[in-house]
Amino acid sequence: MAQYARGAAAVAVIRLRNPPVNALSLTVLQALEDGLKRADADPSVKAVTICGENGKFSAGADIRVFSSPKKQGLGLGPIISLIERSEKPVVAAIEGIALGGGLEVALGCHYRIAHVQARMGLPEVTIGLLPGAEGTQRLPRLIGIPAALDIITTGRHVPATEALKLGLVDEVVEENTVEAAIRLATKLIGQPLGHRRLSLRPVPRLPNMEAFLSDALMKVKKRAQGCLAPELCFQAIKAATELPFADGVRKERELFNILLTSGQAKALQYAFFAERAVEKWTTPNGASWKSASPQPIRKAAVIGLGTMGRGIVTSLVKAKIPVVGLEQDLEYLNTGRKAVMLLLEREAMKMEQGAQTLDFHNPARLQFTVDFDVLRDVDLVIEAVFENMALKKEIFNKLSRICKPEAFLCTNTSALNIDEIASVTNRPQQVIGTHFFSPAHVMRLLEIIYGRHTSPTTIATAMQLAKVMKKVGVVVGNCFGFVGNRMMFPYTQQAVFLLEEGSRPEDVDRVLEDFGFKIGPFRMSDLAGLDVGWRSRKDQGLTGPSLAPGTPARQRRGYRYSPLPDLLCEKGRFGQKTGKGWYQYEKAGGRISKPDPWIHSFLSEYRDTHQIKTRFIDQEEILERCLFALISEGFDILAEGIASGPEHLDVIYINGYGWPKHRGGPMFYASTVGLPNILAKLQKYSEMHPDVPQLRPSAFLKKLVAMGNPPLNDWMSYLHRQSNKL
Ligand SMILES: CCCCCC/C=C/CC(=O)SCCNC(=O)CCNC(=O)[C@H](O)C(C)(C)COP(=O)(O)OP(=O)(O)OC[C@H]1O[C@@H](n2cnc3c(N)ncnc32)[C@H](O)[C@@H]1OP(=O)(O)O
Repeated sequence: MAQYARGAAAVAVIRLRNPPVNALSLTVLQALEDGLKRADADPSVKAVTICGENGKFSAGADIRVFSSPKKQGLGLGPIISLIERSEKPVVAAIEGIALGGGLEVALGCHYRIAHVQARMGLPEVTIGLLPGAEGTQRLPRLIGIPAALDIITTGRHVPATEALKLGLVDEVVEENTVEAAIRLATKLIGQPLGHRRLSLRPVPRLPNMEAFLSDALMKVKKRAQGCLAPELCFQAIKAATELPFADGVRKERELFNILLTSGQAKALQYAFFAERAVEKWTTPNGASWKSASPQPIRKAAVIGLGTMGRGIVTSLVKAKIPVVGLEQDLEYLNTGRKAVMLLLEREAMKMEQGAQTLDFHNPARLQFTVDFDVLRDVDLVIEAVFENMALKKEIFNKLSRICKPEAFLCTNTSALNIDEIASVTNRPQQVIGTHFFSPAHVMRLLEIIYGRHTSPTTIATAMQLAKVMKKVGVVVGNCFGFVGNRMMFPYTQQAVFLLEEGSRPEDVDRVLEDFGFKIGPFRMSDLAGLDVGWRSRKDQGLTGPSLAPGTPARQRRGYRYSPLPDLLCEKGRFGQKTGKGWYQYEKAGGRISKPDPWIHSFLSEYRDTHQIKTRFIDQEEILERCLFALISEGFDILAEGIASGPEHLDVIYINGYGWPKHRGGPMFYASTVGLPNILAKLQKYSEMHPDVPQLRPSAFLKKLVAMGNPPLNDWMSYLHRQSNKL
């Protein structure tokens, strides 16, 4: 709702009220309209101030409304016109946030005052929409086309000081913003308002408008990677340069409706809520975010300053947590220290552009050592040495002797058993897996893996750490590869099998990149380094000296196996780092991949050697085999209780594995394809490849289909229900 009151003798104050972020629901809109009409009708009211309850102007439309049946009557535009037409001056008092429809309300006001800490933006593009309450037509008239294009097509939040420079607000204050707005409103009484009505202003012209727009469109499309909203935002802003205000608004509405009914908007809105849902973690034994309290982390340590450790140290420094970096000897320490300082200098430069500073030269904030004793007083350690169980156990045993009893011990691993690592410590309840993604100071995902003995406090502390580091923490159970890598395995396995059967790396990559992945599986493997998987397969006895003599080349433990990646490694083709992998690169360390004729002839020789019949494999089969195998593994993970809901898997894939956000994550995507369709395709591929267990549909998937293909939100409630159709 919105509260109507008197702020000063002649000023009415309309306060938007809908905790926690004053989202604009239909009720809020109705109350806003009522308040405006009341102020208009009252002759003793000479001016109006609009503000938000609890120091927040408004986060915009209540996103849930867009998927409700009542969405037809979304009439914010007419209310904003009502504000603008008012003969009494209306001043917006912006505190906290003014986003989306919230900022559009402020744009309808005649003046805008913001608190110095406020942030403004039109983030509709991030939930698959465009500003649909005349914002695409008013903002360019206020701040010009280039700035409006930037703000609307990126959805970024603009700090108050920048907003002032852009002309988005008239004044920035450090004091009580509502009082400042009431004072301004009082001063404005009786002043002419015509020039303050944005709909009546022309869009500022650029000397080279056409060239500017065509260049801007190219950039927007490139960034969008298949997402529709940025381009439609662009079209709406372009309309502002070509059409009178009212026609521009009609065009905006038309484009808004296209997006509103698109699957992409649904997927992006699902992703918005999924990211927030995973913060409310639970485990199968009843531990939960509700009852567990995080412990403060005043000082942390990172062991191992390789690629991962460097990124983790950088993230901790950025989060203002004092940190000690530890290496095994002075040579490694100096290399690691230099690399960390370089990363931090780059981060500091980026932050300076946003008027922020990063303090990392102070030894109280960042320290390097080879001495484990320095870790005596830290509250939390993140071990980030390479993936070797014996080494990790040795370190954890040492840590458990040196660190104070209440210190938490985290292992950065992508697959190893947390319980086995915890078993060598004197505090298994304080041991937890923290799987960072590379580069760790950039990637948002943090998989947080609890072991059999991990306490709820430890989980809550790791989740809090993720939040402080501005990462998305997702709590998952302990199994080989956890969630992300476990689901990735059948996906990359199918990709390699497709090569055996007739595809080329560039064919497979193209299909998955066209689907929206930032990078296909073979380009990804070249980037990460083929030697990483090779080492793991050797450890598992799948290849290398420990492989039993006489093992068939293309079979392991009775199932199909492809030795192709091992063969490439044996030839020194590790990917980008060696200049050759599934592709060729301009040099070792090069980044531009080119299809490699050597690989093509290597593949055909390989197929001849193993007498594999080649065939043309179409895009549909490439996509389905890779994605559906991954999805089926996801259903197994849910059934085993490794993750507490499909949102967890989706948030992991969007934030850690380059899954296109506008497709909502693998499990959401499965729900849009339809579980019966996925099941039927998996059954078909599984019949074609009986020696590939990863193509056999998950029992949970089968159960959900048998139970009538319920909506995604209900899946978990079917886990323990009996089905007599199976
Ligand atoms: C009937 C209306 C018709 C209007 C028609 C005109 C069309 C307008 C288009 C729009 O306005 S679309 C919406 C644009 N706004 C956004 O995209 C903002 C989204 N929110 C955020 O970015 C952040 O939540 C925040 C506002 C910056 C706050 O971040 P913070 O980290 O402090 O808290 P959160 O955990 O993210 O959020 C707290 C809580 O609030 C819920 N929430 C936030 N924003 C919205 C919203 N716009 N609609 C509904 N719910 C919202 C969020 O889900 C959290 O809820 P929880 O239950 O506590 O998890």
